[in-house]
Amino acid sequence: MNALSTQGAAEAGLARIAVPSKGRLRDEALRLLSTAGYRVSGLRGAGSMTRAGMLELIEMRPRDAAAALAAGALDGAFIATDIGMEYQLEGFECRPLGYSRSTLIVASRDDDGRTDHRDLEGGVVATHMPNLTEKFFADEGIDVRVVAMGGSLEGVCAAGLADAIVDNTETGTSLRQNRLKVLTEIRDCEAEFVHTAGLAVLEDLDLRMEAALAARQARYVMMHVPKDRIDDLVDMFHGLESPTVLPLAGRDELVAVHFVAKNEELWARLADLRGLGATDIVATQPVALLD
Ligand SMILES: Nc1ncnc2c1ncn2[C@@H]1O[C@H](COP(=O)(O)OP(=O)(O)OP(=O)(O)O)[C@@H](O)[C@H]1O
Ligand SMILES: O=P(O)(O)OC[C@H]1O[C@H](OP(=O)(O)OP(=O)(O)O)[C@H](O)[C@@H]1O
Repeated sequence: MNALSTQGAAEAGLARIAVPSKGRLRDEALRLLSTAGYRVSGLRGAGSMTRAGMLELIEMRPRDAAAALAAGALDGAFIATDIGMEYQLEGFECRPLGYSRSTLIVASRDDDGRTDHRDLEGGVVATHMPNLTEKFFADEGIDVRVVAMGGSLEGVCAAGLADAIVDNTETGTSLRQNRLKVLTEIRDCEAEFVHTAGLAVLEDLDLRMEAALAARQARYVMMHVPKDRIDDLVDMFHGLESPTVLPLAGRDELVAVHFVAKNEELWARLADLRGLGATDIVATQPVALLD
């Protein structure tokens, strides 16, 4: 089998998937795969491989995974928006995963008098993501010199090594601590599962992850409600049209009602449910939810 080919795996009906070997993308990716019914306990750190159902899971740095996916050596990878941009994976299927949210920004020293990224004309920009940075400034028609750096970026402006950085920010703490200001936001980023189209195994994985992600926001709710208040209950929850209504042994005036609600909506309505006369309220988190 060609090393840069997924053909052998494909012939066996397998899909080759990269999972992060380290960093902030790793734990949630493994948790999601596990929730979706794949056994990930065989993963032992960078370079290890394990079979999970019809997936061949390979632990890699996310940016190496993106490069391998771009080269056709993988079928899918857990990466993030900025990594996908850096390795030009726009043509691949992409499922946003809703964690590791950050914003990719251009920042410079807060005392340099610049107010906008256009003020960087002729300047030097340091970044972990040289390709997307080159593309961003070229698209904006701004001539800058991009310097690729591997380590922490925040100190490079104060040290006079660059006029600005392109980096991710979440809370803004690193920017404040290093007396940097945001000149512009390039893109909101989050973890993503990026993959080739047309493989049944991957469509199944994608469907499972959709169900697992939707279930995290949902609660399966059971309660006893006076029979004559069911219409009020339906009005209380957005999109609740036909709850399951079950008789209760020996109770003519009460019924059991089961339905799925958004987690935050359930908590917001809890006092109203009590006001309605609901009792024996139980809420559980489903593992999967598909409309
Ligand atoms: N402070 C942050 N909060 C939330 N998400 C972030 C933050 N910083 C970066 N990210 C996102 O998490 C992704 C992975 O970050 P991580 O720190 O694990 O990798 P890295 O240090 O860039 O990787 P490597 O060390 O392999 O180069 C980034 O590509 C970005 O999308
Ligand atoms: O806005 P904040 O919440 O402060 O987060 C931003 C910091 O987080 C990331 O670094 P990371 O924590 O990955 O460390 P690194 O600098 O070693 O990459 C990013 O590169 C910033 O340095």
